[in-house]
Amino acid sequence: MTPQQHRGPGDGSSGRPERRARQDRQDRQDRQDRRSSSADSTPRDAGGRQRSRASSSTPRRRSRSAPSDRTRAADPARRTAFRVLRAVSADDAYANLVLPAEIRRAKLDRRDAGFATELTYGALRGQGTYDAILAACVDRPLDSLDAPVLDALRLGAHQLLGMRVDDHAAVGETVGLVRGEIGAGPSGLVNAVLRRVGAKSRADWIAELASARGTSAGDDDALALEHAHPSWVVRALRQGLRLHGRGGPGELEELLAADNAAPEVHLVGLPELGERHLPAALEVGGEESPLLEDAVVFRGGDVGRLPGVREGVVRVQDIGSQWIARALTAAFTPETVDPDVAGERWLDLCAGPGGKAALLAALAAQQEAWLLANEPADHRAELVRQALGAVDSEAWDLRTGDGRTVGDDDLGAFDRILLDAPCTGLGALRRRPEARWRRSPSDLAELTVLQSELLDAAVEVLAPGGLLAYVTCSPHAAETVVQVDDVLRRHPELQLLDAHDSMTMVALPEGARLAAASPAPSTTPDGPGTGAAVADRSRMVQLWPHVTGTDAMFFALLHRPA
Ligand SMILES: C[S@@+](CC[C@H](N)C(=O)[O-])C[C@H]1O[C@@H](n2cnc3c(N)ncnc32)[C@H](O)[C@@H]1O
Repeated sequence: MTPQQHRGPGDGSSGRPERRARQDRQDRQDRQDRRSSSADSTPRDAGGRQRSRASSSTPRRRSRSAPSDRTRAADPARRTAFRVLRAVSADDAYANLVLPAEIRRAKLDRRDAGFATELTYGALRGQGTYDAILAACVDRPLDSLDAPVLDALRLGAHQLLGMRVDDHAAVGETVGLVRGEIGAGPSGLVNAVLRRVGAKSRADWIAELASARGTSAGDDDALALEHAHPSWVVRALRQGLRLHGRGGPGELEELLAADNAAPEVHLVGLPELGERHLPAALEVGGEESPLLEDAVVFRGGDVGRLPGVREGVVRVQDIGSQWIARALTAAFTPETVDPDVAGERWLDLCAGPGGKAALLAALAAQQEAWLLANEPADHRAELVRQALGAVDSEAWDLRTGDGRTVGDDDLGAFDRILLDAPCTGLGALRRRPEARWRRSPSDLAELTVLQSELLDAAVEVLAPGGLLAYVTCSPHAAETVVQVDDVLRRHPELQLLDAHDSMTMVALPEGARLAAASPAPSTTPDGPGTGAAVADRSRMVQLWPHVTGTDAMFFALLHRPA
């Protein structure tokens, strides 16, 4: 079935007995759904929902219409997408966690699952742009609409403007969804609004809104509208590119487009444990990464069925993360005579959920080093324990505590420390479709304080001669280069090494070419930190989705001379 043909059951032409039977089926399904959704209510359940008591005990909002008015069952793929959007807006859930659970619950086949995924992710990513268009089509403020109605409108808008669903199906099926899931009451409004939305193409809508807002082509607000990013994020990305000598004509647009594309699945084979399973992935649609050894770009089907995945020795991990973890363990210092890491003590200060810790622990086991993984959140510490489970337990230990107090525990000094700091995640917008609309510049204030406190704590336990990798999954200046400038000011004994060298050392030829081919960076700080002494930005690595196909990870390598 093509998206154009993707229609739900019920075309309104059937006779009464069949309608009655369909209604009964729908009521049974509703009762079943209510039972199963109340059975799994936890503060943030396995599906990623954060359930407040209020939301789990409040009966699902239904329209004032009689049940007999709700004659049309939504098609299962659209219903799945709608439920994920509801979980995201009502329960603060993460779509990437809820969607697979909802797909399983609805028993969608592969094609319907694909449709539900495209619809869910597209509607969530495009939310800011779709809301602007919807606001122009509704005769009252958008936030005065019931939240489920607004979610349904977003789904309809994405089908009309972002997918190849024909207008008739997009409007009809969304109205059917509203009748089935909310009730007949708002179906007239949804029908009328979506007809207005569908009267123009996406490009025409954007041109009209841009001209009403007085934006000019290429400025941050125009790009924000066109590429569905908040304006402050566009500004931060523009500045991030410039700080690393990038941002020539069209590059910001490339980056914004990459943020809106589904990321490829990357696999890592843990050293000594998982590498031997990688050929099996290559046989079923995987390709060896040209950037890094033992990394596979997987375009096949179900990752969970690949050999080694269930055992945790082949793991899904962005190549950027793999690359940085390997680079830290291979990095030299100016005084290093012997590159042997045997006997070294490594620390992963912010380890949850354990992706990099698993690779570090396997490398530690292979090279006779030892890793302490630290994570303050209990449930995330448990994930770290599971991630490390496949690796010889002699090679690692787990601390559950605040990274800022690691120096209080008399744990001794560490030779290599990974500080993969909590951050805005603006470098991983591809993975979390709703994240860009949840974050706000005010988050930066809290996060940057935490980042600098964690940096100080890491410096405190860094051994003489040791290396500290400061890493974020964000290219925001305040979380990256400004943090490095500040820590170097607070700890003048530290040196900033060129992180490209260690990235190049562990890379395959194409990776080495990309790592070495960073454009000349701007030397003047742009924005925060202006006027202060700044570290050499050319020594800091910034990966980009549109360049390396990885998350936009930042990596600076600090060294305490012996
Ligand atoms: C970016 S994530 C780390 C990702 C991880 N390195 C991986 O590859 O899977 C940041 C982590 O820092 C943790 N964190 C938050 N506050 C912390 C603190 N005060 N001390 C240490 N870790 C903290 C968060 O719980 C989160 O798990």
